[in-house]
Amino acid sequence: MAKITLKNLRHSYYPNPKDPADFALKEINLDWQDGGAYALLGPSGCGKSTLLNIVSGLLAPSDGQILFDDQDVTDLPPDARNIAQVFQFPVIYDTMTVYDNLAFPLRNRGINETEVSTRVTEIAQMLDVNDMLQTRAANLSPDNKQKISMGRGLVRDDVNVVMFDEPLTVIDPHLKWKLRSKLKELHQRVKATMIYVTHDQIEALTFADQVVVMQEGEVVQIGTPVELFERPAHTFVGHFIGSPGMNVLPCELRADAVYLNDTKIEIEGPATTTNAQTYEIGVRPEFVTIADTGLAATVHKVADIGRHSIVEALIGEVKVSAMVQGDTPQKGDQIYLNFQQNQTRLYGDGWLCSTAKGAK
Ligand SMILES: Nc1ncnc2c1ncn2[C@@H]1O[C@H](COP(=O)(O)OP(=O)(O)OP(=O)(O)O)[C@@H](O)[C@H]1O
Repeated sequence: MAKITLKNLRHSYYPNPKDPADFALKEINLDWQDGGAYALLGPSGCGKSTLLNIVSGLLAPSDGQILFDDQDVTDLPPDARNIAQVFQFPVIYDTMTVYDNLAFPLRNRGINETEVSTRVTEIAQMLDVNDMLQTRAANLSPDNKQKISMGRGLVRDDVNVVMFDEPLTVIDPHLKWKLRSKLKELHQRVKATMIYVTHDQIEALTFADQVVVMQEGEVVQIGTPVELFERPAHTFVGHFIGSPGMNVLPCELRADAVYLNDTKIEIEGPATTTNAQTYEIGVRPEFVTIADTGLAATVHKVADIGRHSIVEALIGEVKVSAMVQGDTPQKGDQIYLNFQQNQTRLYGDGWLCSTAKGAK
């Protein structure tokens, strides 16, 4: 397995790109450590597949380098990069048995049959497919076909990286959670460098130790699931991760403090406010409470989602969501909202610019 480094990577599908919008990848610099579990998370069109294809060698970047263990592989073709890839749809041979499908990548490398048998049995056990080893792949359900596809990606222990491209797309929703946790368990046992590409925050946060969040061809934050939830570096991350996402509220910066609709808002700590054009407050619905005093608001909508309700209220014209347990107000009620100060942050032009009290 290898450490993977992306250096000043840019890519445009146009022959003569001029402005930043012409680049599908704007400027990517990152390190994926040997043996780490990473997710590449972002909405459709943010550049995930482009990045994956550049790492696997299917696409040559317009600029920059890809290094595996500090060796430049930018000009190497896919088959010289020693990568295993699991795609959205199962890639297996229908006419072969499950055993032969799993054995294929090993036999292809000239591995002897004793070793093949050991590895196939091991992977089959990890994936709970031992009882299907002699079944012809054509007779498997789509879920099991994808499991075998994953097994083919994981069966070799000499690859530099295993890449998953939205691998749970074809899996039935009720089986998804099973395979998600299975993949996490597999990573802990196999200890391979794994990159998991998805637009689904739950898949990314369950699988990865570190999540790379992308937006419009740029990496906006790399962090653990907890870091992304607790300290989004950008309003996009705050809004994209969480259900519902972080409230992003336009505010005004006056000499002494931050104001929302003429009401002073206490934020987590000091802010670096230099030359941003627009400022916003970011606070997650989990940290907005209904109280006896505070920001005056009118209830706009209430959604009961089981253990709690999401109350959407209007402060003037600004919409704020609060996650409420217990008694909930009704549409049209006048209420007061409080923001938990240590979870209320300031963003300038989208980027986090406040720091927690006492933080260096
Ligand atoms: N072959 C291509 N030619 C021109 N533009 C392309 C090509 N492939 C992708 N793009 C553009 O590059 C940008 C990034 O696309 P990419 O497929 O990498 O995003 P993605 O995050 O993987 O999205 P999805 O999840 O929908 O595949 C998009 O604006 C897309 O329209």
